Amino acid sequence: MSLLEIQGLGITFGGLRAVHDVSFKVKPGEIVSVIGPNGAGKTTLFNMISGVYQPGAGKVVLSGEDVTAMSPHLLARRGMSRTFQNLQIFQGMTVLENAVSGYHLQERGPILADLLGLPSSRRRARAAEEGARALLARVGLDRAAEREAANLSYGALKRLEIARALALQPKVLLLDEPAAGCNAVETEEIDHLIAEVAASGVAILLVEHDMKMVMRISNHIVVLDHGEKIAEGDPATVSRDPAVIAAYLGTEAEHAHG
Ligand SMILES: Nc1ncnc2c1ncn2[C@@H]1O[C@H](COP(=O)(O)OP(=O)(O)OP(=O)(O)O)[C@@H](O)[C@H]1O
Repeated sequence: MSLLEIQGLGITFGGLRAVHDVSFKVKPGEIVSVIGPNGAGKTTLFNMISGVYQPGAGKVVLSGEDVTAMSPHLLARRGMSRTFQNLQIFQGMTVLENAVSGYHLQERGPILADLLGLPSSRRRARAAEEGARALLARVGLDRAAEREAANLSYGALKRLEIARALALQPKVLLLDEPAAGCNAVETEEIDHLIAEVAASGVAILLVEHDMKMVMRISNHIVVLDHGEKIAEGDPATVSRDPAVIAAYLGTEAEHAHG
């Protein structure tokens, strides 16, 4: 059974068809990657799926429910969480405080009990801290819990961002370029983390420019070009597909002439 179903999604900006009629499915425990040359529509597609943009056409179905254009915090309650290309980490806070903040993403603002410092709010805070420490261990940052986030390496910050998204206990995790800016060792650590999260049954949807990483970890790849799906399949099939090769060579040729 598919957990996430993308059905004919499309959006137009001005006269430009940024994404047109894109469909695919993601099952629990599966890693699906969306690839394509610059400007292909990957980020726009992600923003429609995660409720940042309202699609002009099509549907997003999560666990059988139509969640199209639902706000990110309602999607989070239904089990979809995401990371962003630009890190959303609070640099002035500790690693632990950042992980704890993931537990509050679903809440709409300070709850009265928190403002009054009631026992229920203290219990919630304790549970969030325990959960956050367990998550930090899962992403290999338990020993850095008390450090300021600003002092972490880039790869560690990326893992912290994934920990924050995992605090919502998602059924579907959307990762926007999780390895961008990382060196080979950091990328490998993120590889392992993504594989471990998928193995726990979470459906993973990934946008990533690092082709080697995509080929290594994906079960299924969706290829976009000029906003349209031009191919999909397992890594071996997609990398041999003439339309995919032409799309990538086409952009190289544009760069060479541009
Ligand atoms: N908010 C917007 N307003 C107008 N045009 C947009 C907007 N967002 C994206 N576009 C256009 O839509 C097209 C798809 O862009 P998008 O950023 O989704 O591509 P991408 O595949 O993520 O590219 P990259 O690999 O460079 O991140 C591009 O032509 C882009 O200029």
